Parts: sequence; C-alpha cells; structure tokens
Amino acid sequence: MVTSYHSTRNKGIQAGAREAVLTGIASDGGLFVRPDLGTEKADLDRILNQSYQENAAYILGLLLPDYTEEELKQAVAAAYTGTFADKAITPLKPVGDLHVLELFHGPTSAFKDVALTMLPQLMSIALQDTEDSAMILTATSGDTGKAALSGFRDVDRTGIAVFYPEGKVSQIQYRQMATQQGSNVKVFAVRGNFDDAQSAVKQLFLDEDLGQWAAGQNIRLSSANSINVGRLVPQVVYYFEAWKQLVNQGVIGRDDKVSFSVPTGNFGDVLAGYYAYRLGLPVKKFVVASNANNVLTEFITTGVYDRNRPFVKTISPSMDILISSNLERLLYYMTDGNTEQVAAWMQELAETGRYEVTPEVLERIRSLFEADYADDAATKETIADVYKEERYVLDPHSAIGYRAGLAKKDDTPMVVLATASPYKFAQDVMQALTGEELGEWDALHRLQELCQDPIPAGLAALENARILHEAVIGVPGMKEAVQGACSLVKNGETA
Ligand SMILES: N[C@@H](CCOP(=O)(O)O)C(=O)O
Repeated sequence: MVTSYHSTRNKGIQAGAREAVLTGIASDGGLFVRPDLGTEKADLDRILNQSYQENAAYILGLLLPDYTEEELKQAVAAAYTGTFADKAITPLKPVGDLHVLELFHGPTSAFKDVALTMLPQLMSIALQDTEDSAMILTATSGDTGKAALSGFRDVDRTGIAVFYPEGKVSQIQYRQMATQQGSNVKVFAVRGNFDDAQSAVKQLFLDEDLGQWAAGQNIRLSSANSINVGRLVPQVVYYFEAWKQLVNQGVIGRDDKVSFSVPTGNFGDVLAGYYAYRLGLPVKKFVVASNANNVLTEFITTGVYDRNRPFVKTISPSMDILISSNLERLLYYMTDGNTEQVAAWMQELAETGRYEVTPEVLERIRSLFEADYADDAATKETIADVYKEERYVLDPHSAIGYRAGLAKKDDTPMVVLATASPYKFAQDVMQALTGEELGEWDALHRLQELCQDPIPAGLAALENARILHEAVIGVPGMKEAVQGACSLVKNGETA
C-alpha cells in the first residue's frame, strides 16, 4: 500500500488512496489530504487531445496512486457510459460575457452525478482488498443525497443511508429522494438543518461503539460526501475539461489563464478546482459564490470564520450550509501542511463556532480566491435577467455563481459552474421568470415550454413515482437508523 494520504489534523494518521476511499474520514475527524499534491503536474497537451473519459482516468491516476491504470479505465467506463445525456459529459456554453459549464446532464440532474457515478466504482474496487462491505452515510442539503442513492443503488457489498433536513430541500429534491427504489437504500428526513445532519454523521464515524458494532458484521462505515477523497477527485476533471473546451473553441490560447465562479456550500466543488490548479491548470482566480448563508464571503473578506449567525432557508437549498467541511483541506494547504494549526482551528470551530486565520494565511487565500454572495431577491433577478437577455435558464445555485462571476470578472475569461438543472427548482425558477406561484408539476411543464429542452427523464418520472421513504427522525435517532440500515447491506446473495 502506498500511504499517499494523511489527516488534515495529524500527519501520523495515514492511509493509501484505497483505504481513504473506504474510510471516508480520518479517525481523528480530519480529512484525508495528499501532502505532495501537485508535485507531479498534469500534462496539459495530453489533456487537450483526450476525451473526457481518457482525461478522467489520467487525472484520477495522478490523485489516487494505488489504483491501477486498468482499474481506473474500467471505473471510468462504468461511470460514464450511457449515464450522461450529453456526450461531452460537462459541455461548456457561452452565455453573455461568461461561459457556463453545464454539470447537470447526469442521472439526477446535479453536478454531484459526475463524482457519484464514479465513487461506487472506486469503493467496489477498494472493497476487493477486504472481506468487508460498506455502509455509506450521506448528509445532504438536497443534491448529494439523490446522486448518492442513484450511484449506490443495488451495488454489491454496499448499503446507503441518506439524511436530509426535513422541509429544507426543494419539492423535486424531496421527491427524488423519497421515491428512491433499491434493496440497499434508506432515506431519512432529519429534524434540523443540513449542518445538524452533517455534524451528526461525522460524529457517527467517530463513534467507537457504532464502529465496533458494524465491524462485528464486517461492515465499514464510509461517506459519499465530498469529505471522501473518492467523491472529491472526480470533480477535478471537469475544471480541466472547461479549460480544454475554451482552448478548443478558440476562446483562449494554450497558456492563457481562466477564472472560475463556483456556487459553494460544503466547499468541495471549489476545492476540486484548487486541486486542478495545483496540478498545473492555468487559473487566475476562483470566485466563491454564496447565498444568504454567506459565512464564506465573510471569511474570505476578513479571515474570520463565524458560524454563529441565523441559518437562512433560501431558494438555493443545496448551499444552505454554515459549516463548510472542505475549507479544512484548503487551510491545510494554505498553512503548508501545518496539521497542528488546522487541528486547533477545527477545535475552536467545534467549541465556539468561530476561528480566525492569521493575516499571512488570509493573504495567501485572497491571492487566489475572491468571494461574493446573493440573497434570494438578487438570485431571482439574475435568473430573470439572464433569461431576458440570453434566453438561457439558470437554476438558483448557478444564478448565484453567474452573478458573482459577472461582478468579479476582469479580462480573463470566467467560467461559471452550473451545478444543477433549472428543472430541479422549477417552482422558484418560474416564480423568478413570471412572478407566478405554481405547483411543482405545473412549474415543471411551464418551464419546459420556456426552455424548449426536454425535462430530464429522471425528473419527468417523478410525477407518477410512489413515495417509499417517509421516516422523520431527530438527530439522536440517527445512530439507530444507521444500525437498521446496515441490515440492508448487499452481500452478493441478493444481487
Ligand atoms: N450541497 C450538498 C451538501 C453536501 O455537500 P457535499 O459536496 O459534501 O456532498 C448537497 O446537495 O447535499
């Protein structure tokens, strides 16, 4: 085993890439990071001349060194054959002064599909090293949950339990999860917000009693959130793809830089961009775009991370997050791997809800990252303006990215990551476009008349799908829920 990863909080807690994928989170609550990230650069000329699939296998090979080339090629083929509605996987389109990277052509119409069609492949390969099965615990503010359910559904030697905040996801997101079929899946609404669910899931990973109970059944607990490196690294690929498409479309030259505006919640997506930058992608800056839960805007402006503020329910629910897990990985890199310092900040965050980085660290972050935010009114205004001027419909999350991208754009081309299909948020999008308050299905069909694009098959099917998961639990009930879900883990006999 190549011990290529260690915890953000302790260099002594080490794992190979396969083990890191299986474990999800380090045993001290830290996240797995590669200390030598970017020592080996990606070959940009090679990337320019390869397909998405070839680039995915190549870049995953750089980041997950103990998977073989053959294993990664097979994983890529399984993840990206017949699963995405666009053959480019993540097509780039000019929209006004910006370039929109459409990440929502996968099975569940959100960017999470790019990684969650891949993670089950990486997990299954890693499971071959053991006699164990994996129970995948997933906290979601709306998009990860469905994509993870879709990816892990009926995958041998796995089970999956998803926890979403009750009443705090869109109607379509709710239906996507509550109607999920599969013999190894469980979905729970949790009383609370996403942060409550995510913090509780992280605690469950550290719960020795639960860990031993699961081990007694040859089950390991793992994660489908971006805290898992196997979730994070497939997202690095589409940053290279955006650049490749800009070069191939003649917008920029081979050595020109590009900027990215990223709708941000858990900080995984923008961090994937930072990984691409460390691998040699010519990036000028990243714009971290937030909704009214603008804890990251304040952090990147002042160096103070303070989650002690009201949690705002917005029309961009996937970004309703005040504890952005992957910022921890950025802090690790911005302190040159100072795990003691990162551990101290994370402890302060856990105990007081706040920490402040040094001026040097802040300056380093600000040399590459800018931040902006939009409340619901500004989000709707952007959806309406972009439709009026460009005849392009953005979902609320992508609209926030678009607005921030416009605000921060300079001479360098700006790519906005469009993280979800507008159909997933049809009611709010229609409200923004027409002022009408429509029911979910009316909104979906009216939006289709405006977009002219077909409603994605997975969303159209929801109209007649039966609700299969109705459990509503409190945070204290999550441990028991996981134990119950473990009985569903597929073991090959029922495949
Ligand atoms: N926005 C997410 C929240 C979890 O983020 P992840 O990238 O760590 O899975 C969601 O839609 O669930």
